[in-house]
Amino acid sequence: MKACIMCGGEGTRLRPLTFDRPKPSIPIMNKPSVVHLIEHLAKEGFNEIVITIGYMAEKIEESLGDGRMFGVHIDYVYEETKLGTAGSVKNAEEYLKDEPFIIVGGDHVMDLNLRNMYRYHETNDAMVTIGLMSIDDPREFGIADMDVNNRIHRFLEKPGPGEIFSNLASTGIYMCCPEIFDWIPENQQYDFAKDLFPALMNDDRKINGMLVRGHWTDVGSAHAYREAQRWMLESLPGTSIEGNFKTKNSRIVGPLKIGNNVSVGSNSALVGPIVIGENTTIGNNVLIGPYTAIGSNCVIKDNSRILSSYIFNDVTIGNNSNASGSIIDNNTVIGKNCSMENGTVIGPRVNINDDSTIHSDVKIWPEINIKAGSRIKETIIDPEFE
Ligand SMILES: CC(=O)N[C@H]1[C@@H](OP(=O)(O)O)O[C@H](CO)[C@@H](O)[C@@H]1O
Repeated sequence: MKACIMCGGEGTRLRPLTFDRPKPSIPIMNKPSVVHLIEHLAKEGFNEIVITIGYMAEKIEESLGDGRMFGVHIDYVYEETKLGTAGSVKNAEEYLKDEPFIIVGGDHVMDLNLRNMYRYHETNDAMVTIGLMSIDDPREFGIADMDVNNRIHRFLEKPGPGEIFSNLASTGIYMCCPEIFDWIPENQQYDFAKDLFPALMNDDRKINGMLVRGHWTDVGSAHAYREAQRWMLESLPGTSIEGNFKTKNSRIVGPLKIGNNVSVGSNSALVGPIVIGENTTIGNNVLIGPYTAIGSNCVIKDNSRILSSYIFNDVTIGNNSNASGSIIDNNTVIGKNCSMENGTVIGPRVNINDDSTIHSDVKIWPEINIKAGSRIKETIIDPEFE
């Protein structure tokens, strides 16, 4: 079965994490999130995949290659100018024109039964079947109203106040018949939700909805990213430790996934679910709390506490510092006695000098140097990176 993954976007809402990588390359449990997506598609039987790429395209090709290591075949289609969601898929028409196919966003993280959805689409005569989820607050989504036969009669993108006629949100997962290509103009900005669906409905073409259950999120914001990591960590099957793990009388409670060559000093506690990459060193009296992922080549020094945080690669955290509900990007160095409060997002190559506090929800752009003893209450943007 065929799938198309849209990976062209710039992911501006996820800055500073998208300066060095596109959104689908942000790590979840130390792997680019799009790798998890490909693994899921492969498991569901979608083994011919075409990916539309644009912003930092090479990073995506680097981690997926031709798909062989996931048991699938991947082709790439490059988007020169911004074509919108449907416009970018039109670009991939030559790979998709022979049979029904699924479209997903490159930032989707899910465990949904896509095979069922595909079957359902095949046995109905709709041009598109949209995966719908019941969501309490669907303002950030397209919303749909469907009848008892699953036909969608109304669709509204990002409803305003007083316009929320349904709590069925579009997941942006679309099962499509190749005939949709006849409706999408070439080399022109064109969108599924804003252009194609209204056009099809106006012409009385059938669009169906299918209610899906399970985990699904698009990693569109730091909040959604934390949520996606959390339930991926929750699904860790047990404890696996690769070779050369060293520890002295520390308390280790699973589930954990620990890479090669990790060491933990004495009197520390690791309370899962936790994932730690290779060559990471954890000092003495360190508490690493549940729902934490730490990448490779990190150093977490004595007496520090890391709780529900996502630390990428080559990060150093000094003595007696703590991070809670934080995201810290590659090559950032944090001094001693520092505190990263809940919801902070620290970009790559940042230096936070000793005795500093980064207050909750503050974001710090790449390569910023925070002076010792600072109290940072507002996001720091570097105009050079805009
Ligand atoms: C214009 C468009 O395609 N909007 C889609 C799309 O929204 P974004 O804000 O562009 O991610 O994905 C949503 C699901 O993630 C879906 O609900 C919505 O209809």
